[in-house]
Amino acid sequence: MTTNAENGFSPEEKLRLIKRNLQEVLGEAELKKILQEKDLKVYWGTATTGRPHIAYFVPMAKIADLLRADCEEVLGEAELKKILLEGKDLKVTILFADLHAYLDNMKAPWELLQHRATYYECLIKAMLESIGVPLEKLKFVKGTDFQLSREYTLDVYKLTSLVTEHDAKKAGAEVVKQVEHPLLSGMIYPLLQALDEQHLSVDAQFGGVDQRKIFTFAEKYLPQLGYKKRIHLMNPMVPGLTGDKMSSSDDSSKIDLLDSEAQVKKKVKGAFCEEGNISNNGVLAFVKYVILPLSQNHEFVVQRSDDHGGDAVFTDFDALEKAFEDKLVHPGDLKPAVAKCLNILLEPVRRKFDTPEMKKLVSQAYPPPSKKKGPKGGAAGGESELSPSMLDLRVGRINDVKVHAEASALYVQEVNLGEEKPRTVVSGLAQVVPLDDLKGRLGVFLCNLKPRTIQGTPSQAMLLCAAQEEPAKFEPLGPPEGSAPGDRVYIDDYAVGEPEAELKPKKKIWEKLQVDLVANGDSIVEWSGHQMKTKLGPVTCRSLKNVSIK
Ligand SMILES: N[C@@H](Cc1ccc(O)cc1)C(=O)O
Repeated sequence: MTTNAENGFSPEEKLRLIKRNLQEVLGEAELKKILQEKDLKVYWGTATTGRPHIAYFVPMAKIADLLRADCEEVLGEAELKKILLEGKDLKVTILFADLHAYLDNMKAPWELLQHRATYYECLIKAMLESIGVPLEKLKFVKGTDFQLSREYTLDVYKLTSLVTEHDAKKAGAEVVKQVEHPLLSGMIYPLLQALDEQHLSVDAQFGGVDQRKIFTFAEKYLPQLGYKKRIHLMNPMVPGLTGDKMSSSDDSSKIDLLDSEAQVKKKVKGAFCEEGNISNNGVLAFVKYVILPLSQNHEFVVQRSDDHGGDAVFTDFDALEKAFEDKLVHPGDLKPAVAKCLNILLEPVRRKFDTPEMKKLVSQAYPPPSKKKGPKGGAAGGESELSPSMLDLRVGRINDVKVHAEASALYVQEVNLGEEKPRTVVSGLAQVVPLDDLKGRLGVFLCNLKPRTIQGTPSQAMLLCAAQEEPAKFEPLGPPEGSAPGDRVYIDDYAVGEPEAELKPKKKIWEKLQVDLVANGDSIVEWSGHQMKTKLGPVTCRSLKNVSIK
């Protein structure tokens, strides 16, 4: 086996490439051993659920590293053809986990599954091409292509007799959507992901650190079936352009891979990126995890006019980060530079999808809400008419609280909701929440209920509380620190469009949505497993866990 000059990496160099920018490696000793002997066989899986967005460039950049470390033996064309025909010996596999998309609370409904898998495949291939990864060096597999075989199925049953309910739940806790009435499918999900390692014949699985519990689960259980424990490579969770985990979909920040050049510019411009502040900075993170690793000449250029110091060229991230922290690089210069690189990456993807067939595929995989009526507002991505985006939820400051003159169970509050005038809000909390707990504090208010008159006093919004039944306990929801009156509160993945002007009482929209609102086991508020948040982070309650929201 020959290696060419460019790619003849030593095992140490391969290790460095494989590990760069990773947060954690489980099984490093084994990894080193394998690299001494052969190439690493590794896979990355993605569940074909919602529309992938630009954060997917982060694992893509890693896949490029893995391929480069794959030693790229010089193959004769005949040899290459043979390998391609047999579909084996390719070292890096991408799995489109369609079955997983279904098992995870039907994030992808059954009838859309095939379209979603095709959409992911086209999109991810376009991304890889855009970053210069030769597709013929990768193997692409769809979950249902091998997970329904007799052998695989038997392994699933065997695992169900080994794995405790506790371990299955724990493994999926950060990946599978957490809902009030968890389904069996969510427990099987980690079992299948573990078995994929065996049935894809890999040495290692790569994923974000959010997969860690599934990875350690696989390490524990595969040996119990007599299979080898695999190596696990983990990317950090990269902050999104609004400053939190990038799986979010605050519509103003999430950049779809098919967004126009102008949209990309605008969204990057609106990104959270304060001068001198390097923490949670999604713009800097994008340079670190995507732009620099992918740059041909290992350069990132911040173009500036001469009176702003002229162009600044960075070849390593630490130098850029330091310059930003020392305020030598201004967000006003950094953002356009990142938007420009991003648009270069996205241009080929947009072009590929700019055909009638591709447009059809997009609308089949993600049918617009009007075309498809869901049974109820449970499915992801606006597939049904009822959506939490209809709620006008906002942060409000309770300027003043009094007990209602005629009803001792009621408080009358004056609330600043970032509008010209404060609103009056009547709530039945007088006997359950001390007055001083409310005065001056920030809360989350539903602002588009039809105003009602309660005991002669008009109420113009509703304060949301976590509510425990036995013993009865109420805690007003708390927006993240640093919030201000008027800040928009939304449900993650549902921050699309404008809320309804007024919720028609007959339609019972709030009542129907409220059923799925809970404070979860970490006191974080969720609707059907999607966090309630503001641009600054999740909404929480002080201490109640696993209770409903009223
Ligand atoms: N759990 C992965 C998807 C996945 C599914 C199956 C696998 O074998 C690997 C990965 C995710 O969160 O997207």
